[in-house]
Amino acid sequence: MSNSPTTEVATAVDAATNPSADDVILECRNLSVSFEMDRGTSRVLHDVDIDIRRGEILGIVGESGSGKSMFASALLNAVVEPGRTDGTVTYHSPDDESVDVLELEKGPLRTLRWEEISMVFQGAMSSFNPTMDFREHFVETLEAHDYDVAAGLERAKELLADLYLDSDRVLDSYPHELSGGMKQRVLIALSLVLEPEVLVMDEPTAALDLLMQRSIISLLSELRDKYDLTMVFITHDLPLVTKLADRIGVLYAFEFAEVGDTTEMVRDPKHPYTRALLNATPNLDAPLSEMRPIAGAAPDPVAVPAGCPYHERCPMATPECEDVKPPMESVTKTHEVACHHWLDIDDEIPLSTGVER
Ligand SMILES: Nc1ncnc2c1ncn2[C@@H]1O[C@H](COP(=O)(O)OP(=O)(O)OP(=O)(O)O)[C@@H](O)[C@H]1O
Repeated sequence: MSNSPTTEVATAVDAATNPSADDVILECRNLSVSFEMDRGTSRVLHDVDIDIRRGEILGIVGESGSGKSMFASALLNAVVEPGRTDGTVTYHSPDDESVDVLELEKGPLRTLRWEEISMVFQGAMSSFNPTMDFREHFVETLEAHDYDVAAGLERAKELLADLYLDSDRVLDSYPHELSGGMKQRVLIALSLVLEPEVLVMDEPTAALDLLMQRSIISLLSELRDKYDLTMVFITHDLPLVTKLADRIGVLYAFEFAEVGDTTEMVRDPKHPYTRALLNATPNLDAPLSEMRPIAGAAPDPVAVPAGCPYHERCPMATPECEDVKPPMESVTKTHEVACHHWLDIDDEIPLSTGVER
């Protein structure tokens, strides 16, 4: 008997979600975040399964309020009280130790957060202390983690130079003396000074102009290659992330709607929401401001629709979509989608022509 499409899908999904352990650096299973509110339970991340591969740049895209920051916080067990994080996040260190990030006590968690998985939070640039020069910021971080300060400062200088900054001048400067783009680069250097394996960035370029955004994107790519880093880059700017990421995950209503290699996601997305995002983009080189809004509103985390969470906005929705939640299915070995109708999408929602892909 030949393989039924369902069997093929199941086999390919296994291959996509279970690569050999040494390829995977962070493994998320049923990762959920919820808040108890007066009007009910707010589920702001819902049963997310994803493997982050060693050395990759994973872009996470989604509209405002889709759960991107919650995903970043959950990865580092940093969800604020009274949020509740469930599921597992397993970190596989280079020396083959596995750590359950959500079970770590305060001390080891703090160590993991800077020394293994570092994070540049949204708006973190404003957290520089205005009364301290940047050298003091680096020294403070190195001392807090018992690192050799002299060696750490040498590494800081190298990182600043990698980011095309004049290291000595920058170390002697105060936050108000640098432009936004320069401060963002210092922040990236600071987050890498303790030699982490993974860098998680939440909207790191949102406050910068287009030229500076593009320049930081190409610097990040160079840093990944030089230091063998794994990066998670979170943004609502789909055109921007296509320039950087190896793989893109599209979050819709607090879970992944589609995950795949960037080329496949751009040339042949299979989820109606990803298609809507791409069709709303006049050109992948255009600034985000030129993107048209997508009709309809993002779901309320207290009342996510049953079935497919996108069905209320989806032009392809059928009664099945209202009742049955679509499972993640494999499109190729490097591309998965959660949609009942992905096989029909090429006819139903063609990609806009004229966009350079
Ligand atoms: N402390 C909190 N208590 C309750 N709900 C929260 C809290 N923080 C965030 N949320 C809710 O969680 C949901 C997901 O928020 P999140 O910040 O992850 O979205 P996002 O995709 O990062 O959006 P943006 O691009 O606007 O930053 C939103 O509905 C938000 O209102």
